[in-house]
Amino acid sequence: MNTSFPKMSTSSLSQTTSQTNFYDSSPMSSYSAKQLTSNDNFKVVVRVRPPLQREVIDGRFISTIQVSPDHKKICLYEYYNIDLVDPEHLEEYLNNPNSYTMHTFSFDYVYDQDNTQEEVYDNTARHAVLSALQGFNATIMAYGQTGTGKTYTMEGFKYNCIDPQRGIIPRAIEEIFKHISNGSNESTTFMVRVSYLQIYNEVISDLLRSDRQNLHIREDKKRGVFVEGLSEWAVRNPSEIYSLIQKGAQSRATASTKMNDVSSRSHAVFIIIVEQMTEIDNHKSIKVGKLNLVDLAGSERVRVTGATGRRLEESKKINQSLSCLGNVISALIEQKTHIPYRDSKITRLLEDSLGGNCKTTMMGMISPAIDAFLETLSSVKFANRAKNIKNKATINEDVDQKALLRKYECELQRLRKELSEKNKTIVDSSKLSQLEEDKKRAEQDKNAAMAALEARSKQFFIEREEKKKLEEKIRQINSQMLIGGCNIENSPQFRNAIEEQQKLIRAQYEKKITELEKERSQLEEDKVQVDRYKQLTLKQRDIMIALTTRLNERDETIVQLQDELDAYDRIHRETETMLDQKIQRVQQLEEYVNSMGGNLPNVQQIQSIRQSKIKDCVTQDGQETYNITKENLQDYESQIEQLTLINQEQDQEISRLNNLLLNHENSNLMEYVKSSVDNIIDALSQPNDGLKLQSVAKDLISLQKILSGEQQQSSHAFSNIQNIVHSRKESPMHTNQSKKSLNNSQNYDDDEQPRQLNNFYTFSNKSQTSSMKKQKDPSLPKPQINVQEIIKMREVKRNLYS
Ligand SMILES: Nc1ncnc2c1ncn2[C@@H]1O[C@H](COP(=O)(O)OP(=O)(O)OP(=O)(O)O)[C@@H](O)[C@H]1O
Repeated sequence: MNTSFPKMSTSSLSQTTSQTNFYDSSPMSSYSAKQLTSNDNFKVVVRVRPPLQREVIDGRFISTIQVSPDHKKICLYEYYNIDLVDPEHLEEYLNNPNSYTMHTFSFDYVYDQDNTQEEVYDNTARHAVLSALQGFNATIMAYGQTGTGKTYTMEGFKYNCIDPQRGIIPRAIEEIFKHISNGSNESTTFMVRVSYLQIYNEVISDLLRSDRQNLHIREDKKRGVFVEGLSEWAVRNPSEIYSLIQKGAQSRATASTKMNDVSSRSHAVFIIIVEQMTEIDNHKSIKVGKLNLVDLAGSERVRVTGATGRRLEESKKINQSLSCLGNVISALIEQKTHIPYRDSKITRLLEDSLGGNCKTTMMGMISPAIDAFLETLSSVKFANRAKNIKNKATINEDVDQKALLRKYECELQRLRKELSEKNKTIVDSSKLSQLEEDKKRAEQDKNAAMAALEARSKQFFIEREEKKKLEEKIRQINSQMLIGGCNIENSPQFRNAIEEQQKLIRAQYEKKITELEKERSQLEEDKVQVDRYKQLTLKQRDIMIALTTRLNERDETIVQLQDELDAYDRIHRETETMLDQKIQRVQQLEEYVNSMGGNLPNVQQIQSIRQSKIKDCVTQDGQETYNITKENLQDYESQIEQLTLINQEQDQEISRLNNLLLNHENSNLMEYVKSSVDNIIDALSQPNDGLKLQSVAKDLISLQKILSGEQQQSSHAFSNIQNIVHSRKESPMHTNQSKKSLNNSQNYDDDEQPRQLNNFYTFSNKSQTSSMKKQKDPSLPKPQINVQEIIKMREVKRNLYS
């Protein structure tokens, strides 16, 4: 049924109207052909949509429109009181010329219900699109009552290149890209960008950027009238635009109304800007064409649509703005000085399209339905008036500063310059870094080298990022440009140029990256070497410190040993002196003992031992210096032991002889004392004789002297003993440490041996020296060896050597 009704209705209509044949008969109301002034810049076409299903009643549709075969004229049949006609007499009524009034209008073109989308585009829209491609401003504006096919004509419903129902916008896009691809002029670069906006309730919003609402219209000398903040999308192929249209269409305000299931409640403007830059003999000319594809919201009679509430408000706003459009058109026709563009957003936005620098095509959409007759007539009248609008269209050429292509060209040049400067900077920085590195290497400062390395790396990464960004920006800009003949990206010329440029840039950067990498690895190697060197230096320093410490210790040891040697030498000499004295005394005693018939120790043996030289003894300037070694010291020790043993033997012998001597001396003394006492008693018992008394006195005095001499000697001996004991008490040998030291002396290791021995001899020396000093004191009486003293000396020696 669906397929049959339009045909049926059409034939029905055509039969009805053919009888009157409006272009042959004299119409009652006619808008003459003379009104059809040739105005290339403002064309007006009318499109009659086919009847909708809801408009066909009982399989019948009464059309009020007839289009002339040449599609230049349209006749509107205004039937009187058709509602009152009995359906049985309807056909008769329709064919009766008295039943209607004819309104005939002439337009640039009239599309009837059978005209396809393709035909509409080819005959009307294409011209506008080509104008835009030539650099003109062009506008295609769909105007009409709600539900008459404005959106259908502008957009269609499916957006792909094979859908025959696709409307003017997709076809215009295809045309533009076809033009760019097929164009023979390869020296022309194109850029296509699109915007999509809606005016809903007098509020402008961006249909491609949901965050951009309530935008404002601005005007300046360079850009003319424009919507501030409206997004522009650079597109490279039709499919990109299709997806943008779909996105925008979803955001557009629509509603289901009584007149239209999907009624647009806003004016929608799809803007395509085509920039083209042609280079001839190094001269660049730029053209900027702008194509406005306007789908106005449908006018509606609230009485008919029954709109209420929000819909009513929308209707009011829509009608108000359309009324403004009518006022602008009237003012233009009447050539008024003031054109009320600013009364509504849509007229303000389309200022250029209405009486300005634009090639405009107004498409009046009408319904053939009898119910919509008044609106249809109104629309056609409106379109008819609009025919008188005169635009002055000029090519937007050499709009130097305005053209985005020009801007992009400048931007590209700037970016390329910046890129090459960056390259230079990288080279310069590399040299600078090399110098810094040399300097730092010279300083052998690891931390500074590390900082330089890190800074260099950072800089390198930053520069690499910047380079990437620049390349990306260039790529983006290039990708948005299209060359005549084909998509710029597909043109061999462009591809070659880009490839060469890319190769050059890549080669430069690869070279620089390699250099920087080398520099980096060199720095790292240096750093490792510096670390190694530092470690080595630290180790060496530690070794030096240890060696110095040990040397100091050795020095100290040597000094101590030297002191000890000196001390030993002194002791040795003193011992020798003592021994000489003793030997002398012994010799005296020997002589005495020999005279008494006793035995004496072998003095020769003692002397041979005493005079035996120690190995490695050097005599210089009369002084003996000993090279102290372990063996020497052991020699010394063994010699000392031998001497000690001999001394002990000697001491024993001396002691024995002393006892003998003492006994002898005591017996002599006692005998002398006895005889002296006897003499004194004899002398005193005889009569006093002065001479005798004198000899008695002399005897007494000598006796007293002997006794006091004995007393003095014994007190001196006592004092000597006390001194020795005192010095021994003060000697470190009597401290625990010394004892311990001595106890441990048998366990020393090779390194410690000199120190331990040294301590031992030092202490011995002190003790001995102290004792010797006391003996050598000139204030004291010259020592005379007696038994007591020998015993004391022997004790001292034993203590010292134990
Ligand atoms: N030439 C045509 N051929 C086939 N169907 C059409 C044609 N024109 C319009 N239509 C149909 O008419 C109905 C209304 O069309 P459309 O929505 O385009 O009207 P409109 O003028 O945009 O309405 P509104 O102003 O309410 O948005 C749709 O279902 C559409 O498919």
